[in-house]
Amino acid sequence: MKIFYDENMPFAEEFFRDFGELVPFSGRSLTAEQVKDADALLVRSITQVNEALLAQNSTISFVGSATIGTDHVDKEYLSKRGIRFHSAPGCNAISVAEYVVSALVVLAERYLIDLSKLTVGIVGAGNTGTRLSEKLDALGINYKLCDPLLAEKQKHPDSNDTRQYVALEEALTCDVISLHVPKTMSGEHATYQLLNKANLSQLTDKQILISACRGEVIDNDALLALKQAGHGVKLVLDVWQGEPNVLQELIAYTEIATAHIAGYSLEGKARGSEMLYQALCQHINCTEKYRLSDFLPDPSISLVKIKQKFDQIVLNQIVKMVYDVRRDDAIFRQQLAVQGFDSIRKNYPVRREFSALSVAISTDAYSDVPHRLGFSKTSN
Ligand SMILES: NC(=O)C1=CN([C@@H]2O[C@H](COP(=O)(O)OP(=O)(O)OC[C@H]3O[C@@H](n4cnc5c(N)ncnc54)[C@H](O)[C@@H]3O)[C@@H](O)[C@H]2O)C=CC1
Ligand SMILES: O=C(O)C(=O)[C@H](O)COP(=O)(O)O
Repeated sequence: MKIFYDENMPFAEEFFRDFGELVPFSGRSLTAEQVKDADALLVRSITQVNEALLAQNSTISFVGSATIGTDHVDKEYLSKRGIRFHSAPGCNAISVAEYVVSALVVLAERYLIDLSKLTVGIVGAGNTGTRLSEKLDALGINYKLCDPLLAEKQKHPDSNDTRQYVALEEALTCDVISLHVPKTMSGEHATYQLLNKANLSQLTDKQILISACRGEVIDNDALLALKQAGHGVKLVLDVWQGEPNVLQELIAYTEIATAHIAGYSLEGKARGSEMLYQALCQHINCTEKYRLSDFLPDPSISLVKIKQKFDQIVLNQIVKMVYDVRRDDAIFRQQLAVQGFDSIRKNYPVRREFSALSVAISTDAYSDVPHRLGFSKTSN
């Protein structure tokens, strides 16, 4: 079997080595000519998978995307051709939720915000929105969920979803707004420019707007015009309209700006590889031999002990010990013009999830917050 895989898929060689010939490719420049004899194609989000890419290929039976988002894949075309498609739902949802937590911790320190007094509007309550809500629960931070599609499904008599949903307008009044919707171009709840001149101009400088879903969900030109006119919403932007071509003037108006790396924990990216491995095993009816834990390296710091009462200062310390989003912000600001958007992403330094760090807590200062937030427990 000839498998083409994106060179940015961690552990692809390890997972797929028993399947036959493995051919790595660069995601943005893959051509129809290159993949004309592929049996399986494993991509990430920067490869457009469509008729133009696959029309010359008569051998392909499987396409996988090691990502949550699938807006780069023409699923209708694959289905018409009888090509099986798998993505990796939820693979890096924890990573994105931890990006948001790190951003909140950083901004809380910068503006002396008491996190427990905030309400977060989570727009899109799927895998990522839910992981974020669990972390906010752990931190005692209030939130409101906005997801009209889930709200509609909830009306079905078989639904066991008991969550409460609010309208977008209400979510947009929260202290923090965090966007976790897919990019959709049509339908009643299309997310293309869900945040536009009209609703962006209602936001105030007391609010924080976080976008780590898809750039096209916010009208970047409208946002820039508002910022230039002195509108103050605080911005945390991981994704940009028209990537890899970023509206560079907008960067100066952000609190935190990064190169679409919210989902780039090693675990998150590698879980995508593992999920495609499992799907391909099922597709060709073979037994799985490998698990992600076979390949993940030890983290650089594996254990900390908390000896004082757990509070926002200690939270700040342990979150930043694993992931300080200011590092990625600095790389983005300094390197975008030097190496470019794709290269920053390709050379992303290893980042681990909270679970890679075991947190011991002395008995007299015991708190369950770190473990509920995702840090591992230790028997020490
Ligand atoms: N920045 C990054 O590195 C990453 C970005 N993403 C993006 O985040 C998106 C969301 O990820 P997941 O939560 O895991 O996907 P998901 O598919 O589990 O959940 C998305 C939710 O959004 C809801 N939704 C759709 N249209 C909506 C609307 N108009 N208003 C409110 N809710 C709406 C859906 O009903 C669904 O519940 C992905 O589609 C992907 O584009 C995902 C991973 C990493
Ligand atoms: O999973 C998704 O959806 C994402 O947005 C990924 O983090 C995108 O990463 P690449 O596929 O562009 O490496």
